[in-house]
Amino acid sequence: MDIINKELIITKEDNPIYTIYIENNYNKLSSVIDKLQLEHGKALIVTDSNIGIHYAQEVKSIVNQSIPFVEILTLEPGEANKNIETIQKIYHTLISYQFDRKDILIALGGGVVGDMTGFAAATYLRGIRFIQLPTSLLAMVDSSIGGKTGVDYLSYKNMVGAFHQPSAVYINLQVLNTLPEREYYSGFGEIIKHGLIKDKSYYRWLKSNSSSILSRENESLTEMIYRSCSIKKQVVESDPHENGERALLNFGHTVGHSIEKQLNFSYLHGECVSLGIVAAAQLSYEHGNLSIDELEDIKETLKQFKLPVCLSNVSFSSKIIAQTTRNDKKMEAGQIKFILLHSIGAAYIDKTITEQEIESAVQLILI
Ligand SMILES: NC(=O)c1ccc[n+]([C@@H]2O[C@H](COP(=O)([O-])OP(=O)(O)OC[C@H]3O[C@@H](n4cnc5c(N)ncnc54)[C@H](O)[C@@H]3O)[C@@H](O)[C@H]2O)c1
Ligand SMILES: O=C(O)C(=O)C[C@@H](O)[C@H](O)[C@H](O)COP(=O)(O)O
Ligand SMILES: [Zn+2]
Repeated sequence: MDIINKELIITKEDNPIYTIYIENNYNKLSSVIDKLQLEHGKALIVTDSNIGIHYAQEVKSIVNQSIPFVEILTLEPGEANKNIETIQKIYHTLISYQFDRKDILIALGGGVVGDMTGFAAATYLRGIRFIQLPTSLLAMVDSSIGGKTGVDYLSYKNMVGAFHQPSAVYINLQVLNTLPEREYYSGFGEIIKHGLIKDKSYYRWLKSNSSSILSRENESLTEMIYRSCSIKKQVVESDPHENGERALLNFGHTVGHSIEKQLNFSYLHGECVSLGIVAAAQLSYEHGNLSIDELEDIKETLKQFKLPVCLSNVSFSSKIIAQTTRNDKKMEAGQIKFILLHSIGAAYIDKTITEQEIESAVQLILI
């Protein structure tokens, strides 16, 4: 695939809302910020300590070419810090620097930093603008796009949040050089999900290019990120507030989020999505759509990309996982909305799956 244009424009009713830039450095960032016409505005770069140490100063000096006042707020890393207390720290910083509605937040980080910075931007002064500079693979292909922002609450995933679209998404592929292996693999939970729900040829392409992708070769990475972003773009444009089709992006998440909570976030988001995909694929097979060969193929592909397909020696039961799926956000009139596959590349919303059926599917992944 020859990718001539490495920009994707997210639209609403055919009007451009924001651009996703796929680059190999931050050289164009200043001109992207200039387009936002901040004039005498201020910028706060929100990052975490793992990322800030590598990139915060470089980003600050580039943003400074467009905006005279730029500060950095460095958060503790990890899902355990994705909570209201951290949002308060962001509010306090904004208040202390007297940020107003013309000013801007810049999320420099993975999905945790992006979701929280976006939520602070959605709520501070009833909404200010923000930019996403995703630094993890998962954030590049998924969390930086589409405007879902928020925090965990009482360890329930993303229980409090808002839809708030970024003003730009700027991906610099070079920052993946410092991303730890396990975090890199976690991104494939969402990437394989994209192929499974929408695009069989992309799924096949991922499988046949796994070695260059796993060794982070630039050409394969560029194509993969472009194709995943294109799938996410198409879904969020058609249904920005998850009234219908956007729910397909939740494939693997209903069980995945319950596992994430039960494991107290010791497994990464993409790893839990992988386990959730196995359970959802099993249910898709039992409901007569997905073939046994496809079910086995999905498990093999997840393993090929170093993701877990089962869990051993856990202290919780499949029953508790099935029960806690009811606390996620996918309920409608007391019935869970479960995402299943007709076949690889074709997902649908099923409202008939029972708690007992979920429990049995989860039982198969707890060994
Ligand atoms: N809003 C959405 O649509 C959406 C979609 C998918 C996931 N999410 C959320 O995203 C979060 C997961 O995101 P994640 O996987 O990016 O996790 P993360 O933000 O915790 O980042 C992963 C880890 O890698 C480190 N890191 C990130 N980039 C780095 C780099 N370039 N170099 C060195 N270290 C780096 C981080 O400090 C962190 O320790 C979850 O909270 C999930 O719920 C949101
Ligand atoms: O953008 C979406 O829509 C998604 O569902 C993407 C998911 O990968 C992401 O993890 C999302 O946060 C899960 O949905 P949620 O509504 O349960 O938070
Ligand atoms: Zn996800």
